Amino acid sequence: MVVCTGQSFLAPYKSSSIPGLRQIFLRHPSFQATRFFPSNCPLPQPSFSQSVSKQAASAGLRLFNSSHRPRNFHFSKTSIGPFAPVYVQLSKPRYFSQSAKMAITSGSYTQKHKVTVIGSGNWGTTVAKLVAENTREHGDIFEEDVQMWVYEEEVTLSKDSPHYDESVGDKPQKLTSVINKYHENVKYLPKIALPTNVVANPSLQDAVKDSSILIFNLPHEFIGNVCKQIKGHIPPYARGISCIKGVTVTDSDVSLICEYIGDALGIYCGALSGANIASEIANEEWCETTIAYNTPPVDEPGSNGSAGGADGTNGHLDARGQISKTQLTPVPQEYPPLGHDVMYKLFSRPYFTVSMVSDVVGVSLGGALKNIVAIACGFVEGHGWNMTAKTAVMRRGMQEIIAFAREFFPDTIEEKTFWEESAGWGDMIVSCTSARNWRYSKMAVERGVTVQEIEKTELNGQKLQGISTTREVASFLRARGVEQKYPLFMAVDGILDGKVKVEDIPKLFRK
Ligand SMILES: NC(=O)c1ccc[n+]([C@@H]2O[C@H](COP(=O)([O-])OP(=O)(O)OC[C@H]3O[C@@H](n4cnc5c(N)ncnc54)[C@H](O)[C@@H]3O)[C@@H](O)[C@H]2O)c1
Ligand SMILES: O=P(O)(O)OC[C@H](O)CO
Repeated sequence: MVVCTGQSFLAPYKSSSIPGLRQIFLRHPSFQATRFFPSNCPLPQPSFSQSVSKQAASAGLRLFNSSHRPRNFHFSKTSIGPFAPVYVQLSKPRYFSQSAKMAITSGSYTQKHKVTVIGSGNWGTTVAKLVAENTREHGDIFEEDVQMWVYEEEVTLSKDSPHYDESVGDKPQKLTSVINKYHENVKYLPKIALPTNVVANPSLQDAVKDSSILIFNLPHEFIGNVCKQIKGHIPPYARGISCIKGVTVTDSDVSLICEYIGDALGIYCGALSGANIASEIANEEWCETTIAYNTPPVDEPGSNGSAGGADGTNGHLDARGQISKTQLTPVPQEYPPLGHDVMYKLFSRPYFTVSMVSDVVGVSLGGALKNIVAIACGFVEGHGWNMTAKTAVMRRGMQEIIAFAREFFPDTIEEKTFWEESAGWGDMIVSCTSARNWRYSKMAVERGVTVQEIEKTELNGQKLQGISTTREVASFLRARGVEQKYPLFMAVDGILDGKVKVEDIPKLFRK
């Protein structure tokens, strides 16, 4: 019998409502444990561990201390406090069938992961290209063909296009047909040869059918509708990676796009973000990226390097360190285990250096909120100011991103992501010096028109995520009554509205 250990989490503790007592409270899909301690004495962790151990054992779980816990554990930061952490396995031990054990031993699996890229814009097509190169290279793990869902539209090839066909002439053609015939996305990634195993598909439901890996890569405003359409049409064990830079907000809440996807579809979804300009990567110029993926406990490899076939609880932790309401279906044993290793193999290319982390909050917020700062930099430069002013904007912008992460994801934020990862300062720099949000907001100020007008007239269907992200974040901050803490974000919103002038930005920071 092969037993896999599950992931663990750190037991949160909090003040209790009983004066003089502190409460430690352990949540788990299978059981809860609560214990009270006098506030003025250190937590008697061993005795607590023993009592929880018993409860854990009766639920078929194991308890770990910090030095013996399995790797890739989840934990909640608020719970660190002054006490030694207690880790509890988040899933029950898994028992593998005979056929799975044979697959594990021989390292061969009867199923390969099918990959679908949902979206085919500038970045969507670039990512489809690089993962298709990898599915070819790792034929033991992935099916070779990569489905790429295309929001269908018609294109007309001009006479100077190498694909111009006299017999078709000026007649509009379906973008999917053109991509599949010429292996080029003539509208969103022109002049880049796509591998022939990228298959453009106009049917969303057909593109995702039987796919165990879904890569979401489209402007964030379309994700809700896309999720509605594919819900129920994907395998329950599918896993996702969101390459989308944006957030989902209501007046009362902000959520990461990857979590929104996960909750909407009942799957786990990680996030990819970095200093990544699609056209440069499509030309195979070197860059770095960051992938945040918290391998869910139900998929965690056992000591022998396999996964799947879990019975029992299927919980995982959400971006706030709470147990997610989404119950996961394990990736079946017949597939290669889906964790960091497989995700790395899917995305890493000689020209695309991947750093795997577990901080979905830092990676997602860095990618989404830097677009507001990039717009501010475009405004400032369009106004005629140079690098010193832009540096001030970038620094202030990063302060506000970190403040936002601290305020709304206090338990899970890992600030080092902003300093050390491509998804942090790396993305900030590239976005404020050479990406679309910066370039076109600069153009708007120079031409004396709105950025929204420039998006319509100059981008040929591409989208500036910074416009909607600024609107959504500003409205959320206003609804929470905390807008004064985010003067730069709010100034960009004001400028987009025509209520604030670019030259007024410095005043916002005068004490
Ligand atoms: N382009 C880059 O360099 C780059 C780099 C990193 C991250 N990103 C992020 O990637 C995400 C996708 O951006 P992109 O650059 O691939 O897109 P894009 O701006 O180049 O293209 C817009 C896409 O939206 C699609 N679309 C239009 N209307 C739609 C609808 N109603 N429903 C669904 N799709 C619709 C279009 O077909 C097109 O594929 C964004 O969040 C962006 O911030 C972009
Ligand atoms: O071109 P933008 O402004 O959408 O930004 C592209 C990437 O996010 C830069 O990392």
